[in-house]
Amino acid sequence: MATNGAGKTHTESQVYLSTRGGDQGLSFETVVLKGLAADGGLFLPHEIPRATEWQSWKDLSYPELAFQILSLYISRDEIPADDLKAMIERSYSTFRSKEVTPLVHLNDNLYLLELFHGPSYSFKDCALQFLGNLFEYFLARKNEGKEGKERHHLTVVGATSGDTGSAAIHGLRGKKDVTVAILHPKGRVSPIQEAQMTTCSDANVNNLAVKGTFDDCQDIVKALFSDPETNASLKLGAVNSINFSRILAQIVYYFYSYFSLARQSDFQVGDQVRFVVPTGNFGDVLAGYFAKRMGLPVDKLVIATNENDILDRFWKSGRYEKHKAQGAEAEGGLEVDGVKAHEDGVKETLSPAMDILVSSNFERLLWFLAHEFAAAVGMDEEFNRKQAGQEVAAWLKDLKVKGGFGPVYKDVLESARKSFESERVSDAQTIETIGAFYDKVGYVLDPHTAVGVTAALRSIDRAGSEVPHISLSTAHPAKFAGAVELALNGKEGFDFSKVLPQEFVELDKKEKRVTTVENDWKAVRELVKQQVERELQAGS
Ligand SMILES: Cc1ncc(COP(=O)(O)O)c(C=O)c1O
Ligand SMILES: N[C@@H](CCOP(=O)(O)O)C(=O)O
Repeated sequence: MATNGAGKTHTESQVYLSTRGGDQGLSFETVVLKGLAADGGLFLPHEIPRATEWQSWKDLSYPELAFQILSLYISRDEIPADDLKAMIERSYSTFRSKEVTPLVHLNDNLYLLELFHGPSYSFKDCALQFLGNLFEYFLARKNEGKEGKERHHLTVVGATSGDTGSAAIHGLRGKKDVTVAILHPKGRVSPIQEAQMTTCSDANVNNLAVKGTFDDCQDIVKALFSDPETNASLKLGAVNSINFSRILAQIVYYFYSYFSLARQSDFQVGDQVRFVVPTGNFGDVLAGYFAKRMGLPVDKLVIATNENDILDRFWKSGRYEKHKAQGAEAEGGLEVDGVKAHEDGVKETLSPAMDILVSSNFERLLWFLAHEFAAAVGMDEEFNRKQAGQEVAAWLKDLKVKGGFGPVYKDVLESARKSFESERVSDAQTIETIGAFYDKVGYVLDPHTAVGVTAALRSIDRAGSEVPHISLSTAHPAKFAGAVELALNGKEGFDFSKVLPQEFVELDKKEKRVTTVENDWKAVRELVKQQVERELQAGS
């Protein structure tokens, strides 16, 4: 235990640094409220804690397990134990399953971790219910005894390819001292996702449809955070997985599903398992990397991308490039493998929430890889952190200026391959897998989950069927009617209305509130400013 500048006691895993070297020693509260570091980097704990007692967590309930894990990253001095427990209880009480994230046996040694039992029917609820409560907790503490303009009013801006948006809205609707602005790419989210977001009638929630891609929305959010004036005047908060608390809350279900497997099969605690993760912004699989580094026996984390395969190409080549090498792909609106390729390079696929060209959390993994590379030289920790920050900043600069970087050093790539494997899954294969599992076991997979399951089958072929595979099911199939119906219409006994939750019936008939905006961060800033002013006036 040490004491930081604010006199709080903490371990090294309870204080935070920026991946680009600009900050260190920050508290958890600062990191949650700031979202993104001032140097443009992402926050990480100084070190990943080793969970020496992890095996004793086997029979804990989901909230009890969450409390154990989160406590390793949050100093009791910042959030007292009883407050943290209460916040966790509240966050998971909104889930439809008592288990929160149940594990389902698909066949042989393949299991599906259902992460969609929260209010918005995607895995994002597992972290965003908690983040909504965290924001509320920190704001209530900051604003105690304050009135009017004295109060800290948080402006949450988020970019979504469909799921983060509705989960954030469910986590923050109606919360005091919070304005929410969610940016989605116009016309590139599923009709249900769009309706889930835009039919929210709470006054503090606003939807902006950006004429661009998800990456454009994410760039706008990062531009707002990087602008000191906007950041200071609007007091921005992040709901995307750039916010470290998102990654933190997602670590829990890796441990929980591991223990579920031990409870419901002859799998022994201590045995190795593989996790397969449908991947876009790299937040979910990064949480798995944290779990592995904390001590969970994870043989490999398998990254499953759709045809937007920048990550898969990195694991194959060591290059991280927005565009494929010359000749590898026809760009500019032509068709490749039957899929439209836009001039911006993002393909519209049947798993639209993963139509992402630049995975923002990959930066966090790069920091660990660069840190490990520096540490091999045998200098002190200050040197290692400085080297890692400089290396990450240089790679990210090349990504911005040249559209890519690499190949990275051989040792860096080897170290990435030690923990991860990767697979690219086409739309045709996605549809085939949805159809095959319906035929075999009568289970309806959503297309993102089907990307993961396809990758899992390939991984089982490589690793052997004795290693259990837990494939993450990231969304409820009803959110993606187009792909599911394409795969299953005409199959005996299939009726889409049977998988449709009551909340989604006639959702599209409700009144919608959405503003279309150009792909221009200054235009977005003006809209958000007007919205905050309106709300502050209404509240005063
Ligand atoms: C349904 C679904 N699956 C998978 C992903 C990919 O998760 P991540 O961005 O954490 O890699 C997303 C969103 O990103 C999603 O919405
Ligand atoms: N698929 C996501 C994209 C945003 O990812 P995040 O995890 O960084 O919030 C979405 O559905 O919005």
